[in-house]
Amino acid sequence: MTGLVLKDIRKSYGPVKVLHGIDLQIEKGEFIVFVGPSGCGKSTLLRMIAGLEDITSGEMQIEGERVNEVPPSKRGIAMVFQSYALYPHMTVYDNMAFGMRIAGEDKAEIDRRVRAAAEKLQLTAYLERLPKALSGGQRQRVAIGRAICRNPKVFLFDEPLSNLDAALRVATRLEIAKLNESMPDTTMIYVTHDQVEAMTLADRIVVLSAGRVEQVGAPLELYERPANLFVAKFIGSPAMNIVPVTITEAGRRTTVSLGSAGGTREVVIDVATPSDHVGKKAWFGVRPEDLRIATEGEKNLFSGVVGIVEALGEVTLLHLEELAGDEPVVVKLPGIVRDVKGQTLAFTADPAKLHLFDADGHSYRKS
Ligand SMILES: Nc1ncnc2c1ncn2[C@@H]1O[C@H](COP(=O)(O)OP(=O)(O)OP(=O)(O)O)[C@@H](O)[C@H]1O
Repeated sequence: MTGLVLKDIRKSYGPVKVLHGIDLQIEKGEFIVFVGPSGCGKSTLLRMIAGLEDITSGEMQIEGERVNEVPPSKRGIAMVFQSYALYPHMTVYDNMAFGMRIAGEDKAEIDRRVRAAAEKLQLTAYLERLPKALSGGQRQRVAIGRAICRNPKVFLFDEPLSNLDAALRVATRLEIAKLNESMPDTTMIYVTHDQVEAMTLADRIVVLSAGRVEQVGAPLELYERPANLFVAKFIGSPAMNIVPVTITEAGRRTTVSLGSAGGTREVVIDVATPSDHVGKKAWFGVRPEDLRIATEGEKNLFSGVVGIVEALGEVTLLHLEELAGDEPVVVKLPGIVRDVKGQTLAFTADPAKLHLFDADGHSYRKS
């Protein structure tokens, strides 16, 4: 069954167009994450689903019913905000019960739902506390618990972890993953800036840019087969290295010429290109983690002097400088790599891991 349908959804604030026609079909029970740069329209889209913003044009359906004109309280949605939005003078129990009391639910049923949600989120011991006596992570769990009690068809999260410190973020992210598993019929839509949250929580990620959908797909599909340069650079950290090239041989595999005067070299990529694209400019991409030090005599992709070295423990990032006419390149090597600063090193990669985009930024690898 379809959980949510968005048909050509547009949003303008007066003359300012913010969303330019969003089409999406979300299955019931799916976990969808919206990502994109600041200002791309993620929160606006989420708030339109919640009914907190009018829809300028287009149609929105929740479980088959048109909801454009349906008020927020009647849409069967619950929203969790970055700021938690708890009532400071009410206990955890009352915060969670509040919405159901307003809706006139039966007292015993309210008690059953509050206790079930508290159990699920390990909040039972805190039911009589006020929010000020809770940690940030516990407060956010109360906000999530309050949303669960409403038994929503669609659960909306607007950057729920961004006020938490790093360790709590990880713990609460796992709570949300468990919650999702325990509510297989509830559709979840989650807005975040955080790549790890997007990659680990989503069934599918929607990448937005300037009010348009750039690509929709499973996390690893976006990572392995980005549809365009925008997605290639946005998904993955550090970002994919992108350098301008010229296509010298087209066909089932493609040869490109990399570098400029003095440093030109040919590279074969496992990507098909039309024969009339020989001579065209294109963009070659390789992820930092797909580069490895070339063995002696092996053909290299990049050779340069190692500048800044960032040792993160589990990986080491090398920033290559003085490449033969290329843009700066970042390499991510596993583990700790010592004493490489200032050395000239050559790097290569598996041809299947290389990416090629046409002059307009569309991937040649059809996904
Ligand atoms: N009430 C408003 N009036 C005019 N413009 C608005 C209004 N609300 C949002 N916008 C504009 O709409 C665009 C999208 O905003 P939105 O908050 O949805 O972006 P976002 O992707 O969620 O950004 P962020 O990640 O920074 O929260 C922005 O350019 C913003 O300035």
